[in-house]
Amino acid sequence: DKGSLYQELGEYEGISKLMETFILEIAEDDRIIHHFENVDIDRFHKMLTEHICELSAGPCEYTGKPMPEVHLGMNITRAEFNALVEDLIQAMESEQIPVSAQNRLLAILAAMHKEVIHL
Ligand code: HEM
Repeated sequence: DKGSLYQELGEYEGISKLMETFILEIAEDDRIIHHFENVDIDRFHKMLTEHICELSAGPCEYTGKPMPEVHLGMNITRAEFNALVEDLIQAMESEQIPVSAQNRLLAILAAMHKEVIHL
């Protein structure tokens, strides 16, 4: 698949909607919701959207904190990481993101696991 991942995710508007659906999935996930109790959801949504926009080679610059710094002290387990990935897959299915694009995004995020797990 040679299409731009950013295009396949529906550009900024599509990514913003996808992140909204993703956050609703997280909110219903008892395996990880405890990590998000004191989070500013509006900021979280904006930062996730910028981050995925930049990672998918869209015209955005992520303005949030570096990944290891954000997740430091959360002691996120591999199981919790996998739970979050499942929630993202569910959100991508709901938003009808093509499977090829799903897999490209998941590959990018999987490669970042050392920046968020067991910190
Ligand atoms: C590759 C995987 C992940 C990526 C790319 C990612 C990305 C991000 C981004 C971009 C932010 C916003 C940072 C900011 O506000 O400056 C964030 C915040 C956060 N992430 Fe992750 N994350 C990942 C995995 C996880 C996992 C597995 C958990 C927990 C199960 C988690 C929990 C959180 C929490 C609780 C915040 C909010 C921190 C705060 O506002 O104080 N993240 N993440």
